[in-house]
Amino acid sequence: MMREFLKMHGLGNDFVVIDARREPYAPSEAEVRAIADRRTGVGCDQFIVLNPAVTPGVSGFMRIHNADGSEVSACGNASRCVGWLLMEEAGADRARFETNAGVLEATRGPAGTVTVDMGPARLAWNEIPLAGPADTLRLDVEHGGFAGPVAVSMGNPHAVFFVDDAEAVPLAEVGPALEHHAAFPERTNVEFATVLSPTRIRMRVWERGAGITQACGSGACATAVAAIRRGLTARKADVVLDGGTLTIEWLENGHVLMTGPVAHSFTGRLSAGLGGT
Ligand SMILES: N[C@@H](CCC[C@H](N)C(=O)O)C(=O)O
Repeated sequence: MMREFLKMHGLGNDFVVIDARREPYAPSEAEVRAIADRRTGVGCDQFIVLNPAVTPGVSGFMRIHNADGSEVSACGNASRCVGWLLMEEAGADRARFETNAGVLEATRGPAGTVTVDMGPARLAWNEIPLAGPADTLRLDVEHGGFAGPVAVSMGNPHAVFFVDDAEAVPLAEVGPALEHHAAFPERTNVEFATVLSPTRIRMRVWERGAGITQACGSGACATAVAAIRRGLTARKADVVLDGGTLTIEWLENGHVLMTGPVAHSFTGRLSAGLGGT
């Protein structure tokens, strides 16, 4: 197999992106793991395949695979990257594309940034999903001294812990157990957040299927929504991640807007062994 790919990233959360709109490509879990491997493959947090659109009026169907091979329904940083690619391709300031979670719309933001309407935040226990009925504003989940996260779905599950000092959280120690906690039948992404002001949040992430990443767009959306639900911030706030800052706004109609940068690092080819050249 020889396929051209783009290496892109949003705030250091990096992707291998394949355009499969003309030539189909459905990777197996093992192929994704081989491509994502940073020692022997190209290396990435998520592997993105842009397929032909299913819904009329949209430009493509984005399928998202975590580094561990699992397929998921949302990725905020990759949505900005794919939105930017589609806008560039069409010479337009707006692009619509779909994911397993629904149709998303990207627009050009200030200073080369991209804004994506990530759709509605989902807050009901069965939309996260959780193992059973629960108050998503304060879950009965505890591990390693951290307790009571807010659960939010942005098309993918998030558990947001508010802490005094996000920098001090031993992410690599507590992340795996929380990702696999029995409360989350589909596992979860885990965020630790410190509210710095009503318009600024510091957040670090342990991503389901990828571990610690520099940034998680859907996690930033979930964190802002969780902070607003707890009455901690305004409806628009900057979320400061290890890789940089995203601006998140939770609209009155329930949709979440995410604005941030996009970067294109290089183009390569996947060789038969799925390493890059
Ligand atoms: N990095 C992403 C999220 C990717 C998917 C996530 N790990 C999951 O399993 O749901 C983002 O920017 O949102």
